[in-house]
Amino acid sequence: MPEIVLLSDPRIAEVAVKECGEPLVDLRTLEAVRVDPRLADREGAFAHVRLSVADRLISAQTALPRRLRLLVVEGFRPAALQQRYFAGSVAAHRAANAGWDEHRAYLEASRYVSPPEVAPHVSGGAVDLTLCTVSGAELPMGTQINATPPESDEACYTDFPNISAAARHNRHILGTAMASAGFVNYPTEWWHWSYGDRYWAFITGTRFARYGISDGPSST
Ligand SMILES: C[C@@H](N)C(=O)N[C@H](C)C(=O)O
Ligand SMILES: [Zn+2]
Repeated sequence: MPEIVLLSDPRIAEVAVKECGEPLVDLRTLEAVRVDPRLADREGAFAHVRLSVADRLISAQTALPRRLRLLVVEGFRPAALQQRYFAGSVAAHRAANAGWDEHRAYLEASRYVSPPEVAPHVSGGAVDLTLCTVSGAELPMGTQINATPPESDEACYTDFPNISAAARHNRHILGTAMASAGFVNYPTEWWHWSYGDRYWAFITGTRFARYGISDGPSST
């Protein structure tokens, strides 16, 4: 597998942000993209992404075979929720690994959830998504969306070799469509793609990230 740059890598936090001020848009208002309600919150924040991210999702959908649809599970995530996810993951790693110090637990947690200070979902630039058929059946992808590295024996890593041929093929279809629309993948999660955030800027060699922390849909 190629080198994995984690979101906890200090080089990600060093990327400067030039906030472009793009609004968040509700993906549920778009014909082209399907939104799954499993992580829905009362305000519908989960279904929002920045305008250029929505445009790029439409491009990615267009690049897919006609029988397939993108199925978005989570876009924007409030900063307080990101804090809770990350702190919970660090605590779980420390509880399961008595010898680990805070730094080791911080690094391992960042394989699954981003440190809040660089979090892609909090910027409105990230989406967690999978593929489904026109009639709504989800395709096999090798793990459930949001499976952690320990619970999936690292099969959640995008390039993990020991998954079925069908899952490998489906990951390839998803990856090709998303990359063609300008997204970058977090290599420990086949379902996580982003555009315009710090991680995207670092991976693409773009000098500035376009999106800093967003206050959420109610403020746009
Ligand atoms: C928690 C998981 N679904 C996720 O979103 N992970 C990425 C790395 C994140 O927190 O941005
Ligand atoms: Zn994600």
